[in-house]
Amino acid sequence: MDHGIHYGTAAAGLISFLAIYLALRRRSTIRNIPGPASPSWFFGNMHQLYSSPTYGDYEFDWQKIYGPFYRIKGCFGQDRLMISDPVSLQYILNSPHFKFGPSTENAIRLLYGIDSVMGVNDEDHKRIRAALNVGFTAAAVRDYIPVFKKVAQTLTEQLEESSGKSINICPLLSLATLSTILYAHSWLLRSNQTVGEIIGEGIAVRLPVWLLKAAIQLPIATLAAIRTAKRLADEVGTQVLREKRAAAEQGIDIRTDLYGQLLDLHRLDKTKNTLTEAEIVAQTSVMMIAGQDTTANTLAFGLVELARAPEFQDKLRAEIHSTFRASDGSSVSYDNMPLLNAFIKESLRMFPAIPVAERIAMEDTVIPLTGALTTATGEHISHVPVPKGQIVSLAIASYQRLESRWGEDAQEFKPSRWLDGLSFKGEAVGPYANLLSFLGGPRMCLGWRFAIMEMQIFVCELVGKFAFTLPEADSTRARFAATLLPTTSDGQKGALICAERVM
Ligand code: HEM
Repeated sequence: MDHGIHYGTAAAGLISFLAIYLALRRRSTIRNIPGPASPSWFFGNMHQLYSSPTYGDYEFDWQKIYGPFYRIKGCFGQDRLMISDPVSLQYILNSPHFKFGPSTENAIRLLYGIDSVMGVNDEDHKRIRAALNVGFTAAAVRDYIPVFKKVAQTLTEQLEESSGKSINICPLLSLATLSTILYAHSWLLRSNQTVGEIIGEGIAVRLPVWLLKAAIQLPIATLAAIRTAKRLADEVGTQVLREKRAAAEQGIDIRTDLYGQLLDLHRLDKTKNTLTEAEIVAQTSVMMIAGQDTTANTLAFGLVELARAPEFQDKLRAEIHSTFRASDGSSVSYDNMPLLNAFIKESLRMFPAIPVAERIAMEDTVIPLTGALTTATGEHISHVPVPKGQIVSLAIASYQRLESRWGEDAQEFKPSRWLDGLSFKGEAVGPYANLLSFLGGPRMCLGWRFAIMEMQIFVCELVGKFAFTLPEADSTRARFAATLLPTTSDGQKGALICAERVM
């Protein structure tokens, strides 16, 4: 008898047994993490999460009950983890074991394309991101100041036309955040997550890529709007590049903006890690869409809050006037305006444009926690083993309302929290003010400095010149529709506000 074969079989059996045991253990740990009851096997808790009348109606209560790490149900009985624990979030954002989840991948594929910086992975991502970064360094962003100021002044002229009347500030801000053409199409996008889309997300996890690609061609209104937005962005990118190429051939310096710089680098040395012309065009939709409504909506929410807090608004206006008087025509140091920056940070904290982001574990892994949690079986754990394929939701909005981090008044819009020096507690996350609105890690928002500078200049222009009040029905609510949208009482995208010229 060959004992070698026996030992070999036994060892293989033992290894398989161990592998199955560990996989089951990982799954049962997830199942035993406490979380809210699921109202339906079909939708799980997804309706409550994505379609509540005001974003967070359920989520913020769940966080109070179950803490910063709990389990919810996705469609068809799937287990998902909702995570607002800063240590866990840091781990996931910086770990190579997590990638975009399936519904995020689909949205990126539809809206931005697989060749965009958001669509690519690993080395391609590093290369494209490094190339694009030229346009987003602190120095590069300072060069945009004249553009931001010019657009802000146009915004003033438009607001003046309806001085004293109740207006919807969203379209003006969206136009001002630089893309007139795309706005006209992107407002057609969802003003709320529909039942079909929620089921779609559940199904998408199980569909092959070729079928999803074919789905882009379906004649559905939302998809048609997305296709148009994407096509327009591609046309804009192609046109800009064509003009730059022609200018370069005539010996004109084209390095005055991001496209010119990227093209110039490619022309100088095609062998280096530069972007090809096709790759440059492929970035247009991300640049135009990712940076437009995110910034515009943060500002719209902020201005509504300012209208709700007249005293703070007066103080902010006084700071703007005195800073500009003191600057006497020389450049203003926006970062040295405490009330302005407290207001922007608080707007970003309370209204993160992407309130929840999805990731999927590519390998079995273990997520660390700040403290410990108690499972349904009474076990105390400080690390959560998760199996490959586990979907996790990065609960950005919940993180930004954690009482342990922001204080007992975390649910209130209160810019003064940034002035008393108490708001920074624990390990830093994100690139700005310990916030996760721009996320963190290798895929954090590329345009965060651009967005901050743009908001600083717009707020100085608008609040310096107008007093904002609320119309009789103060109806603005935050709802979820891929991003956090301000909506009016009838559920349409918009924020109603009155602006009266003060100087
Ligand atoms: C308040 C304004 C903004 C917010 C809150 C915001 C938020 C975000 C978030 C959360 C992500 C990561 C998404 C994910 O990984 O799931 C992201 C990515 C990105 N953002 Fe922003 N964004 C803003 C403005 C901008 C602007 C103005 C631009 C450019 C002009 C921009 C360009 C990008 C790009 C290119 C990425 C993809 C980065 C990558 O995948 O490496 N964003 N943004």
